[in-house]
Amino acid sequence: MSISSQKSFPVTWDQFHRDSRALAWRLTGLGNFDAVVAIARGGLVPAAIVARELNIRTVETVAVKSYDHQNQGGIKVLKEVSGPLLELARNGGKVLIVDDLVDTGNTARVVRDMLPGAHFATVYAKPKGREMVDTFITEVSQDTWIFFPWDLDVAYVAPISGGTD
Ligand SMILES: O=P(O)(O)OC[C@H]1O[C@H](OP(=O)(O)OP(=O)(O)O)[C@H](O)[C@@H]1O
Ligand code: HPA
Ligand SMILES: [Mg+2]
Repeated sequence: MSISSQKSFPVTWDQFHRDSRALAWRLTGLGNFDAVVAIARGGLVPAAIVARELNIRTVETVAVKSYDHQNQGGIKVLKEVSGPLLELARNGGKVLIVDDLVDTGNTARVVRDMLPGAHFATVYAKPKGREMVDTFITEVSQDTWIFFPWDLDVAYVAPISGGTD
């Protein structure tokens, strides 16, 4: 997805908390997870909320960068999953991967390859990447850009009529 996205889907902190909790509820049917892996940076916030709700105390990170502002570049893995976490997964530990959203699915594909048996969950999903995710809460169209609360500020907006008063 690029800057040509036509629709915008701004998400408030309240809504994000609610949607992340809904994700946690949906995951409760899957039994206990031994660890959560957050895909930094966007996955850090939902991973913290899900870990709190599901009482998962082992929280790991993998850092993947795919976008500069709204422009997709090549995928860069900036920090790999730690050795002990890979060991846990190899020994049959139940691992949950959390990200804020899946768009093209490229990030999800790279992280799934690192942890093939893990459950992959996101709060939001776009159609192109949906098949890469095991559990998500809300789907938005491919031409929508989701604006997360940590990227937003309260600002003046012109009236719909276009006037200034
Ligand atoms: O499905 P994809 O097309 O790969 O896009 C989804 C990924 O893009 C965003 O991360 P980004 O690379 O912008 O880094 P960030 O999490 O640090 O914001 C988002 O947080 C997902 O991780
Ligand atoms: N919003 C924020 N970050 C993203 C998106 C989006 O719609 N797609 C890929 N990274
Ligand atoms: Mg990300």
